[in-house]
Amino acid sequence: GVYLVKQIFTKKNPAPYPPGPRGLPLVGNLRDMPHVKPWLTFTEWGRKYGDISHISILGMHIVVLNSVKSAEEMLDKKSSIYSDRMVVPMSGELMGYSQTMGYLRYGERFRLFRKNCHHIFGNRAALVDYHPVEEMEAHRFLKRVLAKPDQLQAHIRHTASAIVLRLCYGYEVKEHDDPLVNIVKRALEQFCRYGPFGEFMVDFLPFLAKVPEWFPGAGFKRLARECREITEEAAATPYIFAKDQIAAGIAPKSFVSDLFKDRTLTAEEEYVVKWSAGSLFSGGSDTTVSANYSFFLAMTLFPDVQKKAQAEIDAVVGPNRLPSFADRAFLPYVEALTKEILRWNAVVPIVEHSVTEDNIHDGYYIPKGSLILPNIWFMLNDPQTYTNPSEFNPERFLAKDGNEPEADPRRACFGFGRRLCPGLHLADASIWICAAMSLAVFDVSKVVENGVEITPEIDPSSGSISHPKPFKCSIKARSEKAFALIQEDTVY
Ligand code: HEM
Repeated sequence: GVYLVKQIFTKKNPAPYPPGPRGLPLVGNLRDMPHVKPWLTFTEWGRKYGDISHISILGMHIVVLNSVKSAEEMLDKKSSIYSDRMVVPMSGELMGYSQTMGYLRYGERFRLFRKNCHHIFGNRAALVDYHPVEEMEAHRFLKRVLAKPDQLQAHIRHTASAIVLRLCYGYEVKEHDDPLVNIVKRALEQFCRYGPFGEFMVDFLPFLAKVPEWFPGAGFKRLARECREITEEAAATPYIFAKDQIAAGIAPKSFVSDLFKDRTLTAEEEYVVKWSAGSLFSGGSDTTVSANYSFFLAMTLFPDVQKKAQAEIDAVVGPNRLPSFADRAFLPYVEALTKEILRWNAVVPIVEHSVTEDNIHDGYYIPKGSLILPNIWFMLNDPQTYTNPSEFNPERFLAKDGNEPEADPRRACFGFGRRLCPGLHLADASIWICAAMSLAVFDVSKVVENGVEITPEIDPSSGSISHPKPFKCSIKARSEKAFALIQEDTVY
């Protein structure tokens, strides 16, 4: 009887769902969904069920992709239907992040955001204008590290904020206690803490968003309002700064000043400029921090790699100046090292797309609204693509003894289709210049405490942006000449 009723009320699927762990009636795979380092569980599913696996939770379909090929076939080739994002009631709607590009639903406003970014930061050539800023900020970073080497992570963070604030708004940060750096920090902290889907019941029961703040149990509404004030402030304050500078005719070249060039914007255009700048600024603040920190981790752990890279820089650049972007094409080992940083530590291990139409993919039924989760971590650690994936080995990217170089990680680490990271060229440039300049003047090594050498642990954090576990290392100027180079006041 129950079977018959089920048959009558269940629409027949046009094809089977992709394979995956069996769920329970009603709640589905609620208990199978991993919360800590989900990429490891997803990797297991890949082993068991193949490149495309599926679970469902309370009627929501989730599809996990475990190969670059499956992600490209679905998210790149069918990008017109696989580029949406899921609505996240707490962090998106209530805390205000739905105004940023990462959360925007696929549609007209999204296309305008992307167009702006593409126009200003869309290719390596467009970024050439910003190279002097990148070089100047990387040099300031060296000075900070030399002065206080034990505060490496804080310097990396400060530098990343300085670069995005300068590039997006033409804003020069102060060395200490900069009000905008502080706002970025608060906005990022609240995002990391409350941002992920499912932290609050309202994510599963969206009607709760309408409950008034005074209602018993509605504390999340007050929290959301306070967070929203910070989100709005973080987008508005630097934007107003840039506008004032433009009005006064003293704005340097930046993302905002380029979009304002010789024209008055409509209210909608202003909204788009303000929030697309805010999106770049939030998307670019924490990600490169993780990548640059993992560069220092790798240099601490793998002294041979460091020595090879330094030898290349010494031979090509010499001891009398710092490396610059003009040297990039002549430093193949440092280039390979930059790729290995992006591969070895997956900064964004998993992303989330959503599909806007029912689709049959590879013989499987992918219903409209399904969440698609490409397991980028595994794509960068797949032993079929990368020999000994846990090893930090830039040489894998250099053609040697007739062997082809291994696949460029940038095919996977920046995401897919129409959602591909719009900051990828900027990220790539920031990582390269930080690595090249640091290698030129510093020796990074393990610290010795009470006669014992401390080997940092490799244990990246869980979360949507994964960071290396905080570690100690020793950073010293390589020579007196290097010391002097760092101290120099270069004009960029
Ligand atoms: C190592 C550095 C970085 C990595 C690994 C990275 C990776 C990613 C990934 C995987 C996505 C999601 C793509 C998808 O959904 O398929 C993304 C989106 C995004 N990234 Fe990055 N990113 C980095 C740096 C940056 C920088 C420097 C900026 C800004 C200047 C930036 C701005 C953004 C924005 C605005 C989005 C949302 C795009 C959208 O939803 O359409 N990212 N990034």
